[in-house]
Amino acid sequence: LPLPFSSKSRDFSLPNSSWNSEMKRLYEHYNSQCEVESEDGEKQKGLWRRLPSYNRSLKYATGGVYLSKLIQSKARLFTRNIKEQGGAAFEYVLFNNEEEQRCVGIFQAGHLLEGPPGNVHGGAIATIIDTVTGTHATLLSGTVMTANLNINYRSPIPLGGTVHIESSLDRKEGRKTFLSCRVTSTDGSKLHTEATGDF
Ligand SMILES: CCCCC/C=C\C/C=C\C/C=C\C/C=C\CCCC(=O)SCCNC(=O)CCNC(=O)[C@H](O)C(C)(C)COP(=O)(O)OP(=O)(O)OC[C@H]1O[C@@H](n2cnc3c(N)ncnc32)[C@H](O)[C@@H]1OP(=O)(O)O
Repeated sequence: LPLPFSSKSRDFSLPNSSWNSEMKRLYEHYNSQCEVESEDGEKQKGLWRRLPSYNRSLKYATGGVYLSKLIQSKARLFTRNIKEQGGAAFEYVLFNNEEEQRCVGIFQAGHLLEGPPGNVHGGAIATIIDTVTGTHATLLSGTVMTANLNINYRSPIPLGGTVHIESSLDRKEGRKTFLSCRVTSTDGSKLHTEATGDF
């Protein structure tokens, strides 16, 4: 894994009391298929791997001469920048399936992410799609930047609700990685958002 994933800071992608039952159920669904360690310490490889998540991606990055020490010390990852617990904004956890080149996000949208009344803001949806696909592209190709993100909003996401986000590899072309992403209801029956990204 890239360096940022091995940090020892607080891991924000573990279950907390703000998670609703759907969030917990899906977490368990994927977590139960992750690597397990038996009592004699033997590791059994799982199909999925949970990706820890911290509030800084590069805690000790210098950021170049233009970044002041104050900014460096206060910088926070956009999706993990709320001090209080309680599911106010982005609650999410990512699981990666290396073999099938798929990455899944389970996302519970808190009350601070309102756009249209009662529904999630399109920018927040774009943010979580960028997070899932950007992380997936990083795992597939090393350090990358989002060059293009194309989003079709198909049906609103209710505020407070949980959705399933899936990123899959379309193709690699030289140093470019192309991914597709679908945001659906947790049972997969309702399509909320579709996206493609170039990284
Ligand atoms: C994404 C992961 C971030 C990395 C994180 C690291 C570790 C992970 C740790 C924790 C994870 C935590 C968070 C991750 C979650 C979210 C991250 C959010 C990701 C972002 O939110 S990131 C910010 C938004 N992002 C930018 O701020 C990019 C600004 N931009 C640039 O930095 C340049 O623009 C760049 C680098 C994109 C290209 O620069 P360049 O110098 O390589 O460009 P060049 O012209 O050589 O193009 C080379 C080939 O790309 C094609 N190409 C270029 N631009 C294109 C476009 N827009 N659409 C389609 N194709 C395009 C050309 O057509 C050509 O194609 P060809 O080779 O076939 O001709």
